[in-house]
Amino acid sequence: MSNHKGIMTSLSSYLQRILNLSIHFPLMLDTRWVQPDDLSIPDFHLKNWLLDTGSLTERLQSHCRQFRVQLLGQAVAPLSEDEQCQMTDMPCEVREVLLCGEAQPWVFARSLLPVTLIHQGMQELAQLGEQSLGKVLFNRSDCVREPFEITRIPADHALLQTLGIDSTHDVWGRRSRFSYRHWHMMVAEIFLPGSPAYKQFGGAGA
Ligand SMILES: C=C(O[C@@H]1C=C(C(=O)O)C=C[C@H]1O)C(=O)O
Repeated sequence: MSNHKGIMTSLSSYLQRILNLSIHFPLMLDTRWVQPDDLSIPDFHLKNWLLDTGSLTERLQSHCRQFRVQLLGQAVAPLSEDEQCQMTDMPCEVREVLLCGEAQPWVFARSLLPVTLIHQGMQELAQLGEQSLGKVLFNRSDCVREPFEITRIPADHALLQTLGIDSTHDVWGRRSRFSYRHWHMMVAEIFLPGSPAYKQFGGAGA
């Protein structure tokens, strides 16, 4: 009986996820970003994931057999005030994806890509689809990552609710800009509860 209930709960959260996802793009990311030293990160393992400057796509791939970039949407969309400031008021395409391991959403990523960069600098960004943005950025020696900011997101935050994800703990995220010629791209990544970044909570493949 309890197994039946468990299956129904998973099914309902799965359905909620696909239904919501097709409706909600962009999801936005209403949270406060700070310097890494301004928040105390609860354990070393999580800190290592948050501040790792290498490709997150590659690191996640090494923790699962089946990896997928699930595209939620990519289109010109309004930015928050803080994001506009970060992107020096350039019109941007917003790209939102879920990075999934073994069909479970591990990371929600929201990237801001200046429209003029897509049209004049890196045309391949227009056709990314479900290919990883990280693969493009890390394959180029002329893309330089700037320092991270981090964020702590309460377990009942609207982002998790919209994604249909129940969490027993707060989740963490990071963002950094990549500079390329005179452009900047912003990549923000939120580690979802099942992600291997949460070893102490039994995150996947931790
Ligand atoms: C920056 C990276 O790219 C990842 C892939 C993304 C995408 O395809 O949209 C978005 C953010 C990242 O999580 C990375 O792999 O480190």
